[in-house]
Amino acid sequence: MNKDQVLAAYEQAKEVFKQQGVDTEQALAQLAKTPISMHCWQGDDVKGFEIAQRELSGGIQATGNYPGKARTAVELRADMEKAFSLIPGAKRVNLHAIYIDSEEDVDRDKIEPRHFERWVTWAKEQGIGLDFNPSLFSHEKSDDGFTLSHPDAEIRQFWIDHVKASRKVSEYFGRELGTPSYMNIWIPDGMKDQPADRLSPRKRLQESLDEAISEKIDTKYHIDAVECKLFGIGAEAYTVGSNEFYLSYAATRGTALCLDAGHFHPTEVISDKISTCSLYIENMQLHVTRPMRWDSDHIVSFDDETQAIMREIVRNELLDRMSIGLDFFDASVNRIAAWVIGTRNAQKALLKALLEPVAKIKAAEQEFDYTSRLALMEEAHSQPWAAVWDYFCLQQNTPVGPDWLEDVKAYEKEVLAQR
Ligand SMILES: C[C@H](O)[C@H](O)[C@@H](O)C(=O)CO
Ligand SMILES: [Mn+2]
Repeated sequence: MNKDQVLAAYEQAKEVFKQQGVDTEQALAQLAKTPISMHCWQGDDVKGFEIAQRELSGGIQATGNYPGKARTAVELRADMEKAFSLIPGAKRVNLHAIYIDSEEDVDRDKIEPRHFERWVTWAKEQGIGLDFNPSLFSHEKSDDGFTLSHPDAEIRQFWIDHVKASRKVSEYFGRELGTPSYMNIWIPDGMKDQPADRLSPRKRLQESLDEAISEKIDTKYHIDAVECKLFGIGAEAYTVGSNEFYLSYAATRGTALCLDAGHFHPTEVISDKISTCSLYIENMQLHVTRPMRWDSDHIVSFDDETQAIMREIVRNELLDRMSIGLDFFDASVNRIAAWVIGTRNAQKALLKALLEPVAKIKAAEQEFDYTSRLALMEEAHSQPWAAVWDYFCLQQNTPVGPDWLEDVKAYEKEVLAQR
């Protein structure tokens, strides 16, 4: 589509939405200022840049061997910049501790803000915020399948110290970049087969977390989050940090809760959990991802659940309390395309939600007019929201429609193929 076609289609769409009481300009302004936190680990299959390179562990897997993955922080940043140029709107970057950018061979419990200085310099250049994660996997001290809940106090202490050190890095991000860093704690702890004792590891996890987050840090700079999970590879029978565990933990300790769309039973959806959590938890973080039969971390698709998640956030006016992040790692396709597809899909779903005639739909429900409620919800799917999306891409100087693919192919030829 050329520029004139995009503009003409937008003007028509604007009128259509106006007739329903929906202001497209307002929706676009909201979309433009809502950042999506792009996870760095899609760019190198969750490998990281520690000097001591280790295999990915913790029950997560990046399958595929598409050529051109980032081998250094410099390459990863260049790849993300390429992706940014093809994604409209505000972005953030979510880093894991294993993405340390330093010549020093530093173990996890010894990381310091200075080891992440280059990331901060880059984030300032890009005008983006950073989020952070301690990495409690891919390490010999997690090989028993336990970290913060390990029966050995020394191993537990190592991981407690890693979380403490990570909070300092996260606080540093927030101070330097003027926007709080969400620091998400995910641990792989669990058991392959039925445990004899489900309680003790959970008690140890509770104590470890309490110690790890005991130092008060201003939420202007840093927000702790905890991520629950149902199962992982090798932890099929029991996960220490279950949903009930972390929901209760976040509610009683005042941390944020991270909901990952792949971390529940296959028919259970996080879109239905957001409203409940909002009653007990101030801040929430999302890991938008696409589970396929299991926690497979496929690239985010414009599917029913992604749309339902965004509708829940918008209908309940939760955008200000929400950090929308992504979590997938697909090594079978061009990794930059993966970011572009997944992030644009999350944004499309958010825009579509912002263009819903929410007030009318809610009014119908309040009057028990479920016929109108269903009719309005269903008609919203075929309203010309895509014309508004195209206009947004144009407005933000990013490619409209699938035009971004050519850019990715050219980058693949010129840059990725040389790696
Ligand atoms: C690398 C991530 O932190 C990891 O994917 C975690 O968030 C998760 O979802 C594990 O299943
Ligand atoms: Mn996750």
